[in-house]
Amino acid sequence: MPDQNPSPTAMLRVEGLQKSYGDFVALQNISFTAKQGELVCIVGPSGAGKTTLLKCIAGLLAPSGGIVELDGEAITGPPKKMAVVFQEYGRSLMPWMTVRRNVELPLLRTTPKAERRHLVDTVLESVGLSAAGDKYPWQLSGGMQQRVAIARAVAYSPEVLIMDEPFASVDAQTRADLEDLVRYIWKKFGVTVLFVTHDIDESVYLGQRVIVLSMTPTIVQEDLTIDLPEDRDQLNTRALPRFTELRTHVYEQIQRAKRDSERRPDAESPAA
Ligand SMILES: Nc1ncnc2c1ncn2[C@@H]1O[C@H](COP(=O)(O)OP(=O)(O)OP(=O)(O)O)[C@@H](O)[C@H]1O
Repeated sequence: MPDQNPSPTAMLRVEGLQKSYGDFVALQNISFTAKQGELVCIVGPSGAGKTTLLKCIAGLLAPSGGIVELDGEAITGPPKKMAVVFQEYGRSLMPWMTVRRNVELPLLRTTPKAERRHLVDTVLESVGLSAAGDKYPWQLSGGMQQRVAIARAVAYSPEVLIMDEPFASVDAQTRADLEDLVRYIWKKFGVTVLFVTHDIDESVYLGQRVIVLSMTPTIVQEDLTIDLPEDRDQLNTRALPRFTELRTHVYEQIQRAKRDSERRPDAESPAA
C-alpha cells in the first residue's frame, strides 16, 4: 500500500515502481524519495536497471506498476519541471547552432528575449563558458560540450535535474572538474539532482545519499547517507578515512548484488 501521507518536502517520490519488458522484470519494486534540493546518486551493477529507472522518472517510459510523483503529481510524460543530461552530449547538442543558441533553445517559447539573454549569460558563466557563446559545439572539447549540455539543462530552471552517466566518456581530469561543477550548480541553483553513475568513488564524492540497486529483478538494496563534510574538494575529501570507508562499503554492496543474482536459481541473465 503506498504511503497515504508522504512527506510534504518530497520533491520526487518513487513507490513500488515496477517495470517489465515483456516477460522480463527489470525493476521489481523500487521505492525512495528525494527531498527538494537533495543530491542523490544511484549506483548498481551493469544491467541493474539504472537507465530504466531514470526513464520511468523522466516520463520517457511508462511504468508497469507503482507510483512516480514529482512535487505530488503523478508523472505521465516528460515533466516541465525536469531536465535530463545524458552521456551522449554529442548527440544532444545541435551542431549547426552556436553554444548560445543551443542553451537558449528550450527557452524560446517560454521566456522573453531580454530575460533569455540574461539567463543564458548567467548559466554560461556558471559553467565557465562565457567566452564560448558564439562557438559551435564541434569546436569544443568533449568536456566543454558536456558543460553546454549542463548549462542548457540549468537554463531551463528545472526543479529536478536528472543525469545519466553524464561523464562516462570524458577523461579523468575533465571528469573531476565536471563533478565539482555539478556540486557548484546544485548549490547555486538549489535544484534536486538525481545522478546515475557506474563510478563508486564519484557517487560517494558527489552525493548526499547513494542508492544502491540490486541486480534484476531490481530493488533498492541500500539507501546510504553520505556523512562527509558539505564542502568537498577532490584532494581533501577523497583523502578522508571516511571517504575510503564509504567507497569500500558501496563497493561491497555492489559485489553482494552481483553474487546474490548469480546464486538465484531462477536468475535471468541480462541481455548483453
Ligand atoms: N527495451 C528493452 N527491451 C528489453 N529489455 C530491456 C530493454 N531495455 C533494457 N532492458 C533490459 O533491462 C535490464 C536493465 O537495463 P538498463 O539499461 O536499465 O540497466 P542499466 O543499469 O542502466 O545498465 P548499464 O549500467 O549497463 O547501463 C537489462 O537486463 C536490459 O537488458
